[in-house]
Amino acid sequence: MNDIGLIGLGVMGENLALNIGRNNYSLSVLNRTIEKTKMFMEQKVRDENIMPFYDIKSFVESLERPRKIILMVKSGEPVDNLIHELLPYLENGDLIIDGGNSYFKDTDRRIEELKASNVLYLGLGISGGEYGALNGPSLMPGGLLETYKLVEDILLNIAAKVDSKPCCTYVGDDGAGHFVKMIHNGIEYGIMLGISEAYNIMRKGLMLSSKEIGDTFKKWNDGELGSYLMEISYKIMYHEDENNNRPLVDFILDKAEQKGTGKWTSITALELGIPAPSLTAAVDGRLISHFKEERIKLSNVFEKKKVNLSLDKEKTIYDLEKSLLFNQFILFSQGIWLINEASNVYNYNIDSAEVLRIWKGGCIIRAKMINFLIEIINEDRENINFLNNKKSVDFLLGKFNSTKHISNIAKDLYIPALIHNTSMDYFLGLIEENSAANLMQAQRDYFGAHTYERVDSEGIFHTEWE
Ligand SMILES: NC(=O)C1=CN([C@@H]2O[C@H](COP(=O)(O)OP(=O)(O)OC[C@H]3O[C@@H](n4cnc5c(N)ncnc54)[C@H](OP(=O)(O)O)[C@@H]3O)[C@@H](O)[C@H]2O)C=CC1
Ligand SMILES: O=C(CO)[C@H](O)[C@H](O)COP(=O)(O)O
Repeated sequence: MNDIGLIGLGVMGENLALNIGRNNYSLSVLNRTIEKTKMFMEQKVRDENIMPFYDIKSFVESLERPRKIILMVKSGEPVDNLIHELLPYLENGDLIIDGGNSYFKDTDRRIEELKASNVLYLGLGISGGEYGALNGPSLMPGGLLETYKLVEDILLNIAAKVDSKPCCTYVGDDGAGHFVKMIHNGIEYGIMLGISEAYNIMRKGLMLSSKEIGDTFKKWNDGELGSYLMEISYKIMYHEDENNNRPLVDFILDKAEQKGTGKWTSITALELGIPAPSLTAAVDGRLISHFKEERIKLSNVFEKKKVNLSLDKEKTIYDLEKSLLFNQFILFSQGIWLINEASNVYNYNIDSAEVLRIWKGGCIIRAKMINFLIEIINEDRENINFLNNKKSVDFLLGKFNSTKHISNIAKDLYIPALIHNTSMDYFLGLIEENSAANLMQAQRDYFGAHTYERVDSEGIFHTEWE
């Protein structure tokens, strides 16, 4: 009998299976396409105690009770179909763990639906890509605490370690794990767009080569901006196309794809009524990039009046670094605010400092800045928006002029800086004592008798404006 089963031998599944095997657990594996299972066994499995199966019944029967089955398949319908296929063979107390990027509301629903069959369910957010899955990912499990306890030792063993602590923690009830993974991906989209905007300014404004941009990214990665995404960005800049020995990045079509987690983050922010414009801008940035044909047409229609830009290279690079720190800070603050709000609204009981701790290693958004963020959160555990803190405001103000400079350069170059501009406006919005929303309230009252409040007396008012 094997300790655990895993279904779905794609990029993540096969690496996670090897990781589990290398941690001395015995494992049964199954994949829809049989050929893939055979190739995995022949080409990847060495000394690990991994057994292949080709039908659900014998796969389930090979597992120690209570059975623990990890699904590592495409999110959405495939997960529901697999649960449906597994159910006839499962017994009271068996456990399904969904390790894919499932929508947290689907996880809430599945946990509820499976109660009728006494089958347990854990929504497990996993981050780290294929390297992380193999060598130690960041793990975000959510569901009943008792359910988590059944697999805690396996998860702690396979997770990445930072300061000898596993990057895995019980996140909270129901779909809390998948909620947190969704927010992780929203932040991921934002950091990626920010770095891409810096790249654009360096190549189009400073006329730097990919190698020079790589050198700059590498330098930043050694400093305050150190992060996994910065690290892979400099490595990408150095990577040459084997066909022509030129930077491969120059030959990659500029249309960004997405699988949906960033979009869900924005939708959720709107549903919760929490502002997260930078996270949404990151999705919009990808969407705009997708309209390549329109962009080509429009780029010839509008005259881009040349501004004589004589950029100070050193100063611009300095400002770019500061502006990326500004953006990254804002992105994390919007994500954590959403996590804190969801924790209250959905009763997930999430500890956001602990979430940040498990994002310190293994995951795609690991960044040096996270230690500082944890420090700020720990100053006031009741504060759901950590931007509302003197250290945060001081940090952002210290980078504001640099961000403004970068935003202006982008406009002079006629190139977008969506994340830079949005993050700056978000910050300006939050530090503005008297906003212009008084006019909007008056407009609403004018056309729809929606009423308004006054600054000089209590109560609800309406005016006959005509
Ligand atoms: N790639 C990444 O960096 C990360 C991915 N994830 C998430 O992990 C999950 C797996 O991703 P990844 O390994 O990259 O995906 P892949 O595309 O590499 O593999 C997809 C897997 O899902 C299986 N599958 C797809 N549709 C069905 C179906 N209808 N029934 C049964 N099996 C099906 C495939 O089987 P078959 O071989 O038969 O096609 C394959 O095993 C996804 O939810 C993804 O979002 C999470 C973190 C990081
Ligand atoms: O979860 C991930 C990383 O954390 C996956 O790589 C995911 O596919 C990334 O999202 P997208 O495909 O939308 O860029």
